[in-house]
Amino acid sequence: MAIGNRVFLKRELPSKEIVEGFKSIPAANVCDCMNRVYALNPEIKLMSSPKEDIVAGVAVTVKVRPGDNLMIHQALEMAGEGDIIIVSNEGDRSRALVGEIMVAYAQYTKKISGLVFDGPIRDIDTISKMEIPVYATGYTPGGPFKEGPGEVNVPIAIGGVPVNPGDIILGDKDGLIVIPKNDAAALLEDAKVLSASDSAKVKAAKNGTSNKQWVADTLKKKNCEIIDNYYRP
Ligand SMILES: O=C([O-])CC(=O)C(=O)O
Ligand SMILES: [Mg+2]
Repeated sequence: MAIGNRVFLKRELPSKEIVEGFKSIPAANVCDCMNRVYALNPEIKLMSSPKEDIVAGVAVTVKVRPGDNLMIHQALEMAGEGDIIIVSNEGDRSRALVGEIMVAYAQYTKKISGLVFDGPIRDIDTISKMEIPVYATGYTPGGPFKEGPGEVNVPIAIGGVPVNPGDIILGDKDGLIVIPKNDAAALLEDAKVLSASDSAKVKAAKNGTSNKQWVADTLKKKNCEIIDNYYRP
């Protein structure tokens, strides 16, 4: 049985226009349109220095044996421009999953759009200055094994969120969200509307025209007691 040790070469892909459409919308705005779920745990942080503020790409999913990068090497062979390799590592934090050699290969040889790791990386001095977006939980000199088993392009879990091959990964300095590919088209339209409304609220916050009536309304609805007195221990 090959479960746990197999590579699917094919993924169903979202349309390129939809992926492009997300590149102008902050991840927070899109996340709000998914009822504020589908954001990866903030332990997974931006480690490099991308030129663009927002990265969007299509998931090549990888499930590694904790601390082993054989299947990441395989995914690097399969991925290209527009793809984001996203790696589940069963919570291991003891070994770097990649370093500068692999990240340079991803950026320069394969032109991959991003790398996301549920675990540490190494050679951070170099990677922190590179343009390919790299997200990880931290760094350590401890290196990975290269033995397998593992899987490519199967459903994975990372940062508390499920990811299927072909889902859209959207990230910025805040972190990452996962956009289920079958919901992406409708979500993009909602996100454009929310993003415009968010920008209007920022403008109002700057020029003193914010409407905060909803705060009093919500407290009333929640039966919160408002006490015109001091708190006395
Ligand atoms: O040795 C490894 O597997 C990872 C590494 O440091 C590199 O890619 O530079
Ligand atoms: Mg290295």
